[in-house]
Amino acid sequence: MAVADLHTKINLQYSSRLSYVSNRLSYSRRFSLRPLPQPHNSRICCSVTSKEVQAPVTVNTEDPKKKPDCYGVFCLTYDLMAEEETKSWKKMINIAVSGAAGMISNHLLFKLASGEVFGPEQPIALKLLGSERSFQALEGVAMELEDSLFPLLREVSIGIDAYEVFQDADWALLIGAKPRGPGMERADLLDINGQIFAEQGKALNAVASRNVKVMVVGNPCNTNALICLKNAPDIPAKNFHALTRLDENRAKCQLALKAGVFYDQVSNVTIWGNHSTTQVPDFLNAKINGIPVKEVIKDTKWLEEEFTEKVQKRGGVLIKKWGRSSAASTAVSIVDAIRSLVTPTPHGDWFSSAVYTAGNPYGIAEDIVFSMPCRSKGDGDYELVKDVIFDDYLRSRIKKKLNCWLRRDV
Ligand SMILES: NC(=O)C1=CN([C@@H]2O[C@H](COP(=O)(O)OP(=O)(O)OC[C@H]3O[C@@H](n4cnc5c(N)ncnc54)[C@H](OP(=O)(O)O)[C@@H]3O)[C@@H](O)[C@H]2O)C=CC1
Ligand SMILES: O=C([O-])CC(=O)C(=O)O
Repeated sequence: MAVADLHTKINLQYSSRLSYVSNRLSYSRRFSLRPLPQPHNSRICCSVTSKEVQAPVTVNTEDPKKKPDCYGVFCLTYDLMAEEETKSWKKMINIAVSGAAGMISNHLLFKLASGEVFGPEQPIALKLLGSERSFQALEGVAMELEDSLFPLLREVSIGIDAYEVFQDADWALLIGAKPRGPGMERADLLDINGQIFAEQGKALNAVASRNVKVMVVGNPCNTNALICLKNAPDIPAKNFHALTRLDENRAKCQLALKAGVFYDQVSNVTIWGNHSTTQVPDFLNAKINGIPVKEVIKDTKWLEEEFTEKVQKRGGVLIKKWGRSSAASTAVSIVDAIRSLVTPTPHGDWFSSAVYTAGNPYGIAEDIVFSMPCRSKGDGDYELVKDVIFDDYLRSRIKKKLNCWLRRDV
């Protein structure tokens, strides 16, 4: 095919692609086309304003150092002000995701892009962090995001340098880390994974938004979150979370099963401590249909032994069955965890997140990352819940299992 024909073909592909996207968003625009440069063993990246289509430029994909900071169709830029249907949209937010080519991300990214996490009026930019080994896979992820035609997904960029990918991040979802296999404890991963979070903490400190919210998922996530925040002294320690929402969801499921109710009837479930087998799922404060769990489930032995152990060991049991660690339900719980921070907490309820303990009202040791009950006004921030009760059992479990030094009796 002659070069000129090839250029025309590429141009048409992009034109039709644009009009398809335009139809979905009711754009009405005219584009003037410029001649295209020589294609050369490359993928195409182009830039569009409301007035013109800039010549798609060729990007050599063979040299990993010459990576573009946007991917494919996401290199197109739009004049949002000109778009009728986007007038109610909020300012775009940047969401950085590490381990973006991994199992959890493969579920999560599509939920983020669909609008189910940040809402239908929140355009987003996804900034995907991978490594040399995963770069091809990362391109595959970006291609699938392109092909999904999500209206709210305005930009996708991929990269292997945290200092580039975390630039101006409003959210950093730190998933990239080795998962455990059968027979391992999460703590066994610390030697391999800890260093990742030291480096990423430094990168966030250098280039992310000063109010970036950080969700650490890679295990052992409490310790990794602490490592990360210690390496990011210019970002408020309060902004760092380690994911224990999956444990809360698992606890709700088990309580609902035992009580014979649908799980949306279960509320006020706290996971205390670490995302590990030492965690304490709190059935004392939990409620079913607004009634304390202990009044609904009278089988105290089940609550103290079977329920507690089931929640603590659920991840390991799943690995034995699946041969790999939970990914889909983890992605769902990341969605839940973020939504709990960006929407007001229902009156009287709370959610669990492992956060920095400085100034906690429970007497938990300071200067660790520990899962506790939180409430949010929906502004991305949270406060610790004060109206929780402790009995001897709960107090002793927190003391014994977590081996954490309480300043005073809780
Ligand atoms: N907190 C929680 O509730 C949960 C946490 N997890 C944890 O989340 C993390 C990610 O899990 P998942 O997405 O299933 O894992 P995957 O193996 O599917 O993906 C992990 C990604 O991490 C990156 N990575 C960095 N260092 C390593 C390494 N040494 N070995 C392997 N991969 C590495 C890789 O990406 P790249 O090459 O791009 O760097 C890889 O794509 C794990 O640590 C897992 O234990 C899982 C479930 C629940
Ligand atoms: O068990 C694992 O290693 C993965 C994980 O954290 C979980 O499923 O809770």
